[in-house]
Amino acid sequence: MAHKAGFVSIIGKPNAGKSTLMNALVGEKMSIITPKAQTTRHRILGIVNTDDYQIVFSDTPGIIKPHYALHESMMHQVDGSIVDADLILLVTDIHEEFNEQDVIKKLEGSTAPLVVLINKIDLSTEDEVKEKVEYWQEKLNPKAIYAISALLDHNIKAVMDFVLDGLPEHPAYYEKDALTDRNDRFFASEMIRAQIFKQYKKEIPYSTEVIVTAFVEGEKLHRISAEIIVERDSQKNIIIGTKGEMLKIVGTYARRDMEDFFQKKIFLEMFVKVIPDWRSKKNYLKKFGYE
Ligand SMILES: Nc1nc2c(ncn2[C@@H]2O[C@H](COP(=O)(O)OP(=O)(O)OP(=O)(O)O)[C@@H](O)[C@H]2O)c(=O)[nH]1
Repeated sequence: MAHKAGFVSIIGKPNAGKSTLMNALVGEKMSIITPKAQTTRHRILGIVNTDDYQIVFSDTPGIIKPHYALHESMMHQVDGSIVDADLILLVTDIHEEFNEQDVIKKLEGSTAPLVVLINKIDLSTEDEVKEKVEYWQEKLNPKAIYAISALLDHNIKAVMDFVLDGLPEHPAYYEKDALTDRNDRFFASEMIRAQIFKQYKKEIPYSTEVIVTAFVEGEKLHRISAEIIVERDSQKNIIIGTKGEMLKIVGTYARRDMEDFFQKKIFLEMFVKVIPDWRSKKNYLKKFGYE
């Protein structure tokens, strides 16, 4: 049998469940998942390998109208992933109010077949599912529509089978032992960022970036240093909390997640730094890895 390989792009609105789906498809915790919208800021590849095929999934930031240079970079990453795709999975929350214009516009950039995934059906009735299936059929006339629960792993195998079926004959794009295009530093910073999304309210998570400044691998323990970047002094105070208690909580949970992920003891130190308006400054965005 000829080897198959291809790129599958996972797109959709913020909070639709794209990262949850990618992790379910890949079977690893690649993408951070939080209850808040706009958690994912980078395109992240999750690679599934067997002897016969390689599927390269890409999880992308949720589609939004850009308000900052940061958002523009996030949307470029969505565009890039659509252009590269052999197949597009559009994830929709069954209850989301869909303003489809921006998504449809993005899809115009691609000739790849489209599959609509109606997610979170664990929170809905059969009638609602039926209604949405008809809606999407009419709206986008996709190649297929699946009603799924990414969280409860419902119908994920059917999606996987569909993906495999349509995968082009092609040699592998990445090494066969590669799980992702991202390195350990990236995952370490994402685990801190996930905790910031979980522990703080309102603007704080969106005003924050995390940079791993040192990652020293040891036999018994990894030593990781990170900077938490915020936009204002007041945010710095909130991040640190009274007597440093909030930062301590973030550090404790992030360290646990890292120990789980890297299967090593972790020593983690974090520093909070203010860079006014970093989200609008191209030079900082570039430094932080946004194109
Ligand atoms: N009930 C239910 N919740 C889900 C399901 N899939 C995802 N969620 C929840 O929806 C929230 C958002 O999930 P994510 O996977 O982070 O969504 P996303 O589309 O990647 O979000 P962005 O990063 O903002 O673009 C989380 O709280 C998930 O646990 C599902 O099938 N059922």
